[in-house]
Amino acid sequence: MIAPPLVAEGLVRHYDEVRALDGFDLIAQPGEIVGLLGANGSGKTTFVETVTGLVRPTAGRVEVCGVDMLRTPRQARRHLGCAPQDVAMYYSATVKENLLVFGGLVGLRGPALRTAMDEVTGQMRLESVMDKQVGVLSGGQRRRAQVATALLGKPSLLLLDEPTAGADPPTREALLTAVRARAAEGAAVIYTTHYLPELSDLDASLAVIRAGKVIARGEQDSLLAGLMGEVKVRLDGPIPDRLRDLGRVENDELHLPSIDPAQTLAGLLADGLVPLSVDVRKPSLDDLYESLEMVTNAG
Ligand SMILES: Nc1ncnc2c1ncn2[C@@H]1O[C@H](COP(=O)(O)OP(=O)(O)OP(=O)(O)O)[C@@H](O)[C@H]1O
Repeated sequence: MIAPPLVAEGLVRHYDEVRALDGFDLIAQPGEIVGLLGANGSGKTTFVETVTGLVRPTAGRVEVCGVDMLRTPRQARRHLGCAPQDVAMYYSATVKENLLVFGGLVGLRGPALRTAMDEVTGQMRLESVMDKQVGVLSGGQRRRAQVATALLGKPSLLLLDEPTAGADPPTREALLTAVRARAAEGAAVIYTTHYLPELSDLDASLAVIRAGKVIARGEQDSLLAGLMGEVKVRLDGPIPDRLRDLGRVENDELHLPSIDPAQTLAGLLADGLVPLSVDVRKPSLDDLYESLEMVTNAG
């Protein structure tokens, strides 16, 4: 059996009183994009840094493609590529020089290195900045260059920590396309973001992090099932009291929470109501996030 690209089990890392990781478990399979979601300070970056071997946990284990990161970090790192949140490149060197260095670090030489560089340069649209020093690049260009270094060796595990923070739409699109392509080739991708629509675009599975733990894990559909969406209607005429009681009225619009918004709308029409405008919203990742926040705050 082939080992999963990532197995993290029972990771613990405390900083004084702060439990940055507090029993963190996560497995990622080949071809899977895992969206790591969590509020600021929930432990996402500490997790990524633990997987890359930068942070040593006080308990737990990390295996990358079956290789133990804590015991044999050099071997384990051969299987992973990482674009950390803070750009980690040589600022006084050009993009090309950085790619040469990072390619060398993952064992690429000669024609193989040139082919890999050409590929990531195209994917990340870096052609026009190859001979510029990293220090003079814009924030978005720098992030693209950083992701390019992570893609170079076609690692089985790709860790991208908020890769699209501050990215303009073309950069974002280039990034998402490259991530999809790598997953289609069989890599597992761990992708942290605060921008939830990206995870829908990527059809990522989700791991929701809170206080150093994964509190919800699975496919988007199964995590969203049973959550409330909403039907918003403006009616031609007064809003019946029985409907007001089922939802709320805002600016003369009726907002009805619903597990199945399309069915709720069909019911309103079948009752003979005449809408002037309609907005049907299925449950979204925002709703999931909100519901988990409410459950964990209550607990
Ligand atoms: N080196 C450190 N020393 C002390 N505390 C730390 C250190 N690294 C992280 N922490 C703390 O651990 C917690 C988790 O931080 P982490 O950066 O992993 O969160 P995050 O989920 O990545 O946040 P964000 O979304 O803001 O990037 C925070 O409370 C942070 O202040």
